[in-house]
Amino acid sequence: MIIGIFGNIGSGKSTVAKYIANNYNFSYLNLDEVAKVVMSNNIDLQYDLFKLKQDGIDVLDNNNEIDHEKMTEVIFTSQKKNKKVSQVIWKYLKKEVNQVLKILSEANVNVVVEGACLPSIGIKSIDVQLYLANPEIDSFLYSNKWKRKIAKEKNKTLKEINKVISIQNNYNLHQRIDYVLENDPLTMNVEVLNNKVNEFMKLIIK
Ligand SMILES: CC(C)(COP(=O)(O)OP(=O)(O)OC[C@H]1O[C@@H](n2cnc3c(N)ncnc32)[C@H](O)[C@@H]1O)[C@@H](O)C(=O)NCCC(=O)NCCS
Ligand SMILES: Nc1ncnc2c1ncn2[C@@H]1O[C@H](COP(=O)(O)OP(=O)(O)OP(=O)(O)O)[C@@H](O)[C@H]1O
Repeated sequence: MIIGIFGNIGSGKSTVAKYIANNYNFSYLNLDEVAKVVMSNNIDLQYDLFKLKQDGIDVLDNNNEIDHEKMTEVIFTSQKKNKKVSQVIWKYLKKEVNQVLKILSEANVNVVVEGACLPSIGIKSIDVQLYLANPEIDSFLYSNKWKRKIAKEKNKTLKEINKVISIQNNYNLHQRIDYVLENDPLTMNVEVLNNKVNEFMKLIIK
């Protein structure tokens, strides 16, 4: 079985996915981590990113390697530029994830895969897609208390966090959701969250 978890930055995806991996014998796959590997050694991806310079999007350094600072600036500030760069990266990310999932499923290994943009990457083999809803993060009506904590943890500004949330909200509109797990960190501690995960797992594992 493959469980996919998506939700905005800092919504609690890793917390939930690691709990499932550790308590239900699932392998854990984090799209941010896979993306790092894909971006670190792929000449075709580098060339595709180089071509984006024609559109005024520059994420490469003088050696045409990915420049983390430039990438952060593009991903966290502009919806339009984010989309162009993401589409290029996600093509390669999808290929890699599909390969890994194929090998694991052939070996009968259960997998929990998580990523903020998981549904947009288009991985068809996911059996159950869970949306992690975190009102402190998803909605702009709430206080900035939690977002400030996440910003600090990730060494980002509150402005960058807000921008990436609005970009991710756009990506995640109208995506397939099989189950919504609400995680409000100001009213629920991790133990309460884990109990909700147990309820979800009871439903999907027969
Ligand atoms: C923008 C980068 C340099 C920021 O790195 P950094 O270590 O500072 O932050 P981190 O990777 O933890 O990302 C922070 C949050 O932004 C999200 N995020 C990352 N890339 C994107 C993207 N293209 N679009 C929307 N959200 C994104 C992450 O999923 C996470 O929720 C890095 O995330 C990156 O290279 N992203 C491009 C690859 C990608 O699309 N990965 C996401 C797979 S879901
Ligand atoms: N219910 C909760 N109670 C207390 N802390 C929580 C709760 N849920 C998540 N957290 C904390 O919030 C932070 C963000 O959670 P986590 O890293 O799981 O989010 P994420 O969705 O994986 O983030 P990213 O998109 O950046 O990968 C972590 O410090 C985590 O321990």
